[in-house]
Amino acid sequence: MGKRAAGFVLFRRLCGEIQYLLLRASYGDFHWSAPKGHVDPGEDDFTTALRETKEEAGYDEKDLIIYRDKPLTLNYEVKGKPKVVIYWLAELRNPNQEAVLSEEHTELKWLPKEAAKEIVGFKDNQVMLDKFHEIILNMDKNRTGCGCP
Ligand SMILES: Nc1ncnc2c1ncn2[C@@H]1O[C@H](COP(=O)(O)OP(=O)(O)OP(=O)(O)OP(=O)(O)OP(=O)(O)OC[C@H]2O[C@@H](n3cnc4c(N)ncnc43)[C@H](O)[C@@H]2O)[C@@H](O)[C@H]1O
Repeated sequence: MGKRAAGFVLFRRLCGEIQYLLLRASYGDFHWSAPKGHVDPGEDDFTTALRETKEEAGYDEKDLIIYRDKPLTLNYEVKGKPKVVIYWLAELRNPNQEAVLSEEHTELKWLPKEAAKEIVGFKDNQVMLDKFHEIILNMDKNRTGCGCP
């Protein structure tokens, strides 16, 4: 059976810029990804996303504005086995709140969309960032009324 993981594409707004949190793995190919991790037996995906985000970045549910109705899923292979990763979009309430890393990562970056896409590398992850970014811009438009006839 394949692996299942869940996490958050976490963003903050700093000086008018939307920035995404990426963490650098301390193992393997030292890849960059949003906070996420393996779904434990009996655990639901959303609980996993919260737990892993606390473990890997130090943020609690109360630190986040979570957009629970629009998760996106990535499907890829790791060592020949299928892996599914479910991501929810979430905004950090206090953009100055520092992340706290675990041993699983050595570095973190808050990056604007294009730089974030570059560092994650994988096409499906880049498409996901574009989709989440579009969702944020649409929510902003609806909130301010910009774009209304
Ligand atoms: N490889 C490893 N070696 C040693 N210890 C490890 C380890 N992986 C996890 N651990 C340790 O295991 C423990 C449990 O961790 P835990 O976080 O609970 O479980 P996990 O399933 O290992 O967590 P992740 O899903 O975050 O793991 P990952 O970074 O390997 O997954 P990803 O899919 O990004 O990445 C997996 C691979 O897929 C690649 N990849 C990522 N995204 C894509 C994509 N979109 N398309 C294709 N390939 C991709 C990555 O480059 C990478 O090569 C921790 O202590 C952790 O340190």
